[in-house]
This record gives sequence, C-alpha cells and structure tokens, in this order.
Amino acid sequence: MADTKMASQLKHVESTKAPLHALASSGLALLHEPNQNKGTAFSRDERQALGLEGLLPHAVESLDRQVERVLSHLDTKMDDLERYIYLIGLEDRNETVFYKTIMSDPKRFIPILYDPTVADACLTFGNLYRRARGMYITRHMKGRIAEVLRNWPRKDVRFICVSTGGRILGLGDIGANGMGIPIGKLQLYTACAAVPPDCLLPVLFDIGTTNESLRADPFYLGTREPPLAEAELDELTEEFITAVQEVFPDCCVHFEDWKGTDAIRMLDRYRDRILTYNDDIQGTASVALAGIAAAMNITGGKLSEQRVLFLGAGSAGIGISKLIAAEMQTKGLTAEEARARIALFDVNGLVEASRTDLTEAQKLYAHKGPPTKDFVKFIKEFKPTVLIGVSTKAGAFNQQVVEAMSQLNERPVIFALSNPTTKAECTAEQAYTWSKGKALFAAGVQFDDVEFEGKIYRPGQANNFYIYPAIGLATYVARPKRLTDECFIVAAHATADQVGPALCAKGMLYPSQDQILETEVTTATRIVEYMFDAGLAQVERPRDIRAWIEGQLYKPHY
Ligand SMILES: NC(=O)C1=CN([C@@H]2O[C@H](COP(=O)(O)OP(=O)(O)OC[C@H]3O[C@@H](n4cnc5c(N)ncnc54)[C@H](OP(=O)(O)O)[C@@H]3O)[C@@H](O)[C@H]2O)C=CC1
Ligand SMILES: CC(=O)C(=O)O
Ligand SMILES: [Mg+2]
Repeated sequence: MADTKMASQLKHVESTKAPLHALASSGLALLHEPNQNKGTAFSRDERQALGLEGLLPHAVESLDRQVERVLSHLDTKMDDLERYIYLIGLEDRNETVFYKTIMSDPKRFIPILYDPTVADACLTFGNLYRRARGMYITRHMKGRIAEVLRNWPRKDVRFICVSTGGRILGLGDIGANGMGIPIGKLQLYTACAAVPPDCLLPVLFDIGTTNESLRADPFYLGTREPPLAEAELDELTEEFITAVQEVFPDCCVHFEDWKGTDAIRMLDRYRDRILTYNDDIQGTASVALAGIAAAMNITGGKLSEQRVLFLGAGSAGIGISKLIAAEMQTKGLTAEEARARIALFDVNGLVEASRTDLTEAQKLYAHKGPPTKDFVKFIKEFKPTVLIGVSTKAGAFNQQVVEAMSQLNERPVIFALSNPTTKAECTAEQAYTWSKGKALFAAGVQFDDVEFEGKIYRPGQANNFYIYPAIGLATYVARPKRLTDECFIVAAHATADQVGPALCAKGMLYPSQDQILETEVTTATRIVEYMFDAGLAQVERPRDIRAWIEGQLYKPHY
C-alpha cells in the first residue's frame, strides 16, 4: 500500500525540482522550505501528492506570474531599504522566485541587495532582524566549533563567506550587524555567476566589537564584549578553519570585511594551506586592475608606465598595490622598479621609510622621499597617472586634488572606491566637473550618468562584484587546490577585455551590468582555463570549457 502510494506520488511530482524522495517535507512544512517551495506554482497533481490541497489558493500560477507579483510589490515600497527587507523575506519564502526576480534585472537589483543599500541594512541589522540565515560563531563555542558547524543542514558546502564585522564597507566596526555582508556577497555568487545557492554558507565570526554604542543597543544581536585580542582571535580562527576542513572538506573560505590588519594576516596565514581568498584584498585588486587595463585601452598607455597613488593603505590599498606591482613585473619591471611606481597615503600621511608605524605589508611600498601630509603637494611631485581612494574618507578627492591630477594628465584615472556612497572620495559629478570631462572615473558604487557641457559621462563601478562571483564559479566547477594571485590577474584581464570599443568610446571602464551573468561566465571560463593550465584544477579537463561551465549553472526555474 505504502509502495503504491509512493509510486503514484513519484508520478505526480515528476516536474518538481527535486525527486520526491529528496524532498524533506510535504504539506505545510514544504511551503516553509524556501529552496523547495513553489507556492502557487505547485500543480494540481503536486498539491494532491504532497498534501498541499487546501493549503494554497485555487489558482496555479507560472513562475513568471509570481515574479510579476513581486515586481508589483516592490513598486509600492518607499525606498531601497524597504525593497531589501521585502526581498530578504521573499528569499525566506521562495528561493526560486527570489533568484528569478534578481537575475531578471541584475542592474536594478544589485544596488538593492548589495552596495550601497546593504550598508543601511547592516547599520540597522538588529532592528531589521526577522529570521535566521547563515551561522554565527562566537568565542563561547571554542573547542566545539566543528560540532556547531554540523548543525548546518547541508553537507556539500562549497563556499563560506566569513566576516568578523570588524570593517564593514567604510562603516568601521559594526560587529554582528555585519552579517548583512556575507549574506549579500553570497547572494551575488548566484545572482551574478549562477553558483547554486544550496552550496553557500554565510558566517558571522562574532568576536565582539569595539563599537560601544552598538554594545549598548538593546536590539544588538552579537556578543556584547570588546573584540578578542589578536592571539585569541588567531587561535579561534585556527579552530574555525580546521573545523571547516573537517565538516565541509570541499569548502572555499572567502574572507570578507575583517579589520584590515586581521585580513592581511589571515590571508598570509592560510593562502598556501587551504582553498581560500580575501575579497577585499584580492577581489578588489583584480577589479581595480581591470579598470586600469580598460583605461589603458582608452588612453593607449601602458600599465607598466603608470604611476599609481593611493589614499588609504589598508587591506584594499595593499592588495591593489601588490597586484599592480605583480602585473608590472610581467611587463619587464623589477619588483623594486614596480613598487617605486606606487605610493600610498594613510591617516598619518605618506607611507615612507622613516615611519615607525608601518606594517610589514606597507613597508614594501614605503616611499623613499621625506615625510609629508600634504596630499596635493605630493601629487605634484610624484606625478601619478592613476589615483585610487580606499580610505573611507568622503570628499578627500576635493577640487584641488582633481585639478592637480588633471593638470598632470590628459586623461587622469580617478577611482573613488570607498563604500558606501557616503564614503566615496569624490562623486562622479565632482570628478567630471573638476577635471572638465577629462577624468576616467569609477567608484565603488554606481553613480548616475553626468552631463557636463552638453556631453554625457558614464561612471564605472569599480566594485569587486565583477570578480569574486566569477572566481566562485570557476572554483565551483574546477575545484582548484588553491586560489593564487594569478587567478585574480586573469580575472582582471578577462573583465577588461569585455569592455568593447562601444563602451570604451563612452569612457566606460567595466562591462555593462545588464549582462552580468554572461560577463562573469566569460571571466570564469578564462579563470578555469588558467586553473587547468597551471595544474590547479582537480577535475578532468573538459573539451569545451565554456559549455561544461554553462551546464553547471544554477537556473531559477521549477
Ligand atoms: N570598491 C570595492 O570593490 C571595494 C572598496 N573597498 C572600500 O575601501 C575602503 C577601505 O577598505 P580597506 O582597505 O579594506 O580598509 P582598511 O581599514 O584596511 O584601510 C583603510 C585605510 O584608509 C586609511 N585612512 C582612514 N582614514 C583616512 C583619512 N582620513 N585619510 C587618509 N587615509 C585614511 C587607513 O589609515 P590608518 O590605518 O592609518 O587608519 C587605512 O590605511 C572601504 O571604504 C571599503 O568599503 C574595499 C574593498 C572593495
Ligand atoms: C565592496 C567591498 O567589498 C567593500 O567595500 O568592502
Ligand atoms: Mg568587502
């Protein structure tokens, strides 16, 4: 009897995403499983077989009709934070409708789920909180982290995005409120590169926070303690990494938005030991290199001849410096010659050799000249062709700075990478106006087009989301042993190569976001080719890499 019933159920649910035996739930419980729920799209047969009769309204709808309803709901929302809250709720109810919606119009939805709206969502995370998503690891789990990770219901976790919340965008230390970032970063693995969502796990590594006002906030959801001291943090991270290896052996650990010095130390410690990368260091470096390479296609300049000045010498500044220097060395410069073409400023002025507060990573780029805090004067002396802001200091690229760059260069490359919008070193309008339309400009967020003296200028968005989802997709399919800096250099060139002549003519430095999936699959294909060539991939090389990747893409349908 039971067998006959099961056979008839199987017949009825042929069209469901997972075969019946794989469905964890039926009845009401199934409607509360976001990765299996089809809501009003369950067919009559499915409703009968799965105990759903009477639990849904009569109509049987298509996925497209469900998306239409979502879009109409979004139209009634007052602002993007409300849309963000609604979309996260949708993901909690029906993952397929969520991704179908996002992937139908990535250009519209990236700024809602991610930068800049995610900044507001993080700042108010404790107030907005509705439902658990991802995992929280605290110091109180010390000695039991592997056991805790086993509470995650899925076993084939392929990516963990982990943040301490110690430096969320340019917002500083916001502790457990930073969970919005691992969630948003991983959503873009799927939305931009079709990495299956089932294999993604956001983790907030709750080590405490320096943020006293948050610790006093009644709605704060993290541990209300100051952060762990460095040695304790290292010990807890070591246990976490070991536990991840044990519980999810095929998992890549993506570090995101840790305090700058912690970020650099962890990458140095783990990059040769496990499958890992730091997006703020390596992903950001790659997207900056892509933008510079695209700018060179416009100006006709050579990357090895550029002089690059940074405002900000933290994880992003050091990461970009390292990748640019590596790229310059492939063009024949020695390491010393390459580094001499790079200079960095931080809170204390020029990073130069007499300073006693420099980290080992900063010392490599210490300028030989005398100390100075005068940024504009230094621009005139150093004569940069490329200016990159990764300082979190809004407005630091003032009129004097932009004018100094424009006097030195026919087409100054100016990147205001600090996030979110309120932290950008200058706006697109300022860059184009003060440079009189000469600047090749990009920012961490997408600024609107600017009209200056009758001409329309299209700012680029130099954000690591052009890179890390493609790195994720390449890693998902090729299962490399390690992620090397070369993977990020390949990703940078693959991205720049997709800025065709039409986009170049408009001064655009990055591919259009309308076609982000196509772009990232192309980038991933190049990365995977490199992984096979370099002996990093651990699967058999297919004859047609692109087709093989396309066959593994997540598609939001029932
Ligand atoms: N567009 C993108 O894709 C990405 C953008 N970013 C953005 O870059 C910014 C920095 O990130 P990250 O490097 O990881 O952060 P870090 O905290 O590691 O580094 C920040 C750096 O900026 C310096 N700084 C702070 N205030 C000033 C100031 N007033 N003048 C000059 N320098 C200053 C700091 O100096 P000190 O250490 O002395 O305080 C430090 O060197 C953030 O806003 C982040 O959102 C980061 C990654 C990707
Ligand atoms: C984009 C990003 O990773 C950051 O601002 O930290
Ligand atoms: Mg980041």
